[in-house]
Amino acid sequence: MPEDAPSPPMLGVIGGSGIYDIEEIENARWEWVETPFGAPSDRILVGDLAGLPVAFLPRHGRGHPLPPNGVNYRANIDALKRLGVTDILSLSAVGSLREDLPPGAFVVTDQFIDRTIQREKSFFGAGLVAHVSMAEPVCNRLGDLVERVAREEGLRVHRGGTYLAMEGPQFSSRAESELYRSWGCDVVGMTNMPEAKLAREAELCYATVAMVTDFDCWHPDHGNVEVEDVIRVLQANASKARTLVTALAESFDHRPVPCGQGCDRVLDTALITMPEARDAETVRRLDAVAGRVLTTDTEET
Ligand SMILES: CSC[C@H]1O[C@H](OP(=O)(O)O)[C@H](O)[C@@H]1O
Ligand SMILES: Nc1ncnc2[nH]cnc12
Repeated sequence: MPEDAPSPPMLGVIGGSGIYDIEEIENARWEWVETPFGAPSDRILVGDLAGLPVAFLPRHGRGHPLPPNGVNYRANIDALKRLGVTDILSLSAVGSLREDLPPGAFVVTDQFIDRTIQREKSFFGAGLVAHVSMAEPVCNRLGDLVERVAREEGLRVHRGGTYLAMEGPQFSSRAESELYRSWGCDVVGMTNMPEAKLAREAELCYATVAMVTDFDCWHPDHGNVEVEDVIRVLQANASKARTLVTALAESFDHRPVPCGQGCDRVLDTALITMPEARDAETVRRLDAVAGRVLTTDTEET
């Protein structure tokens, strides 16, 4: 393969609350992946779907032992990248902040507001500083494909919407819920940040299907969100989500290459630390995430 050729496609799926397995994956094996950032949420289910290599990671671990603020997002993204994943589809439960997004709605979000406070948000830092753009935090190539295959499968999806990522694990107060609504946010969840930021740093295309499970706590005609409501709605929608993932895998080879938005090349312009000022250990930890742009420098040190 020429040095600049895009990596062969591999779809990563991060399953959120209520999605701990994808039974349709063939030749499936749960693989443990070591990372320089610690342990991922669980083993990763690697196999094929409609002939496409895929990797599935349950975000909260099988059986849901991890809270949203206890997920090692860096390890998860590093592990998927290490396995060869090029694109990540996040399947996430969310609360709705809009009357016209009732439980059962699927939203392919296109913006995020990050209100999380206690999480590692970057692979980079002292010894190697990088600034990637998050102006368009979702990959439109992947989002377009998700929207198209969902419609072809007869699923109703809303394209676009702002996902407010809160720290959790408690649900919002009514004042917070109203605040997010006044900001024009569409859905609220606890996990897609810093996940989307880290995917961008790792040059992975990232899109989310936000699956509405409740009206949070702002709606006068609906009760406050409870975990059992979330799980009940998700179970009712799990087969739709799996249909979507299979259809996505079937169409995956037809997506434009390379990514028109440049998700797969963001590090070409993001590193600011001069090669001579880089910390060798930091550079080594970034072998999977940034190896494409660091290989030469590392070899020289
Ligand atoms: C069980 S409800 C709250 C929980 O569900 C969402 O997680 P995920 O995005 O992984 O589906 C939400 O963000 C919270 O973590
Ligand atoms: N209302 C809500 N707030 C935050 N995360 C959620 N996940 C599902 N429903 C949610």
